[in-house]
Amino acid sequence: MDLTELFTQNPDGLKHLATPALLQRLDDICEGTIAVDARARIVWINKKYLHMLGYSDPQALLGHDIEEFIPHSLLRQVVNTGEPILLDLMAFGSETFVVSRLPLTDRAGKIIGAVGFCLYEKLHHLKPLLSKFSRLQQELAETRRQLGENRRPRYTLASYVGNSPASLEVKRQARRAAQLDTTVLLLGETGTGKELLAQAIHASSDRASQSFIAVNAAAIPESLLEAEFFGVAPGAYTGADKRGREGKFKLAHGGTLFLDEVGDMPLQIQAKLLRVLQEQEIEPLGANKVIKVDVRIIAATSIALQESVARGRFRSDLYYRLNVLSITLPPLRDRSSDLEALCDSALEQINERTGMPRREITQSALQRLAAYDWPGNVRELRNVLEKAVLHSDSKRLVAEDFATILPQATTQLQALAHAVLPLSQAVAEAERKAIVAALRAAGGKKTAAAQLLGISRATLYEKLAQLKLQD
Ligand SMILES: Nc1ncnc2c1ncn2[C@@H]1O[C@H](COP(=O)(O)OP(=O)(O)OP(=O)(O)O)[C@@H](O)[C@H]1O
Repeated sequence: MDLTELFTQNPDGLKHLATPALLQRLDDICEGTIAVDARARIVWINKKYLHMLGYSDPQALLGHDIEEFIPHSLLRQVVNTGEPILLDLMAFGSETFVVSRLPLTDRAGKIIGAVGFCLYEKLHHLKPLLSKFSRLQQELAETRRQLGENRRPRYTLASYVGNSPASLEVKRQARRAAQLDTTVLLLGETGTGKELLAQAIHASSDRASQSFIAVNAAAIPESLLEAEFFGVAPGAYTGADKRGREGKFKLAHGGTLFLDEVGDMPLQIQAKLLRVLQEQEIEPLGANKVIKVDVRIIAATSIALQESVARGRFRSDLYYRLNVLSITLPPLRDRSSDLEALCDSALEQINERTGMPRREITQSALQRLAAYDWPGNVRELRNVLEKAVLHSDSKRLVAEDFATILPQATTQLQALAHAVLPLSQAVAEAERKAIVAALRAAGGKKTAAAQLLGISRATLYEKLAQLKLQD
């Protein structure tokens, strides 16, 4: 009988003819076939699947819940909903399989189980897609790992170098702050190690295994600060932010949020921040709902907050909320006995980073450095040392190596000798001098320095980064 004859006599004949052929074919091409009953317990498994799962006797699996052996299986969902999942990708170890899942029904149409087929080897035309999928998954896992690493603090309390009485006191207070879960306020001029200490407190606290997230209120334009802090709900904006964005508070959930330059925060954001601190919840832009967050705040500022409060630039209620436990970091000029240890550790790091020979610092150089007043504190010291290393070939750095590098050491004659410079270099040098002078005049306070220079805080930050006055 040929097919035309079969269909003419019995239109349902195709089903009867095709079903066994289809099942036989599926069994041949499938890497694995598995069936479950109405309670998603394994009732049958073919040899290939058994082998893939590392078993030789099906009895070990039969009657057990499917998830005991295939944790991400969706067969229970198929049984519960009666809906097939015709095409899906399932990761299995380092391989990815194409999976089809079908419900099984009795004659009355009642769901009595489900069957799943895994296809891999025979699907040559899908191979490029599958390898791309596996590669993207690996990349995602690697990116997540790196992101986690970036959110881990780089510093511990041992990173805060210095054994002067002032430094020992800072470390004692930081150790105490790490044991308590309260808000901490770090006060000190620029470059005195506030961020380093914030990371070190986090790393020694019970939150150490969670994220440390830093936000610099002065470096972010006012219009973006709110989104940066509290996030944006999906669909709140069109364009780049259409999919929504997590705010720093959410990212720091369970961990620590470091609010750098908190004194530069606009009043409107101060009010919102105060609410978050009081309620421990945030409202992403456009979300119309609040999310609970558990975040420890470490705030830092290089400006005199009390003065800002008096001038009405900083909310007093927020100031009291932040100022639960404050630590004042001493400027470098007040702890010159730490200079040697700071130079040693910085030179060690320069050597590691650049691969250049390790330099030593001599007593004459230390005396020269101690005479300078370091408006940029340890950050400036590190930059000065790096320049000295680049300019000198000798193994030991002496006072003269700093003569042209330290601003005060530039005599008029030396200045004339250096007067003819390419214009871009001369402009950069003039900018650098103006900025260093402004920072010194403002006692290291960036907002005040920016005002003196007649530029915005954001521009000052850009220039500091360009001129490598900041790391
Ligand atoms: N006591 C210290 N020991 C070792 N390194 C230090 C110390 N203090 C600061 N540094 C280094 O100086 C640089 C500036 O430190 P940090 O960024 O923590 O300062 P900051 O007070 O937060 O500055 P800013 O107010 O400008 O943000 C960093 O490279 C940091 O590692």
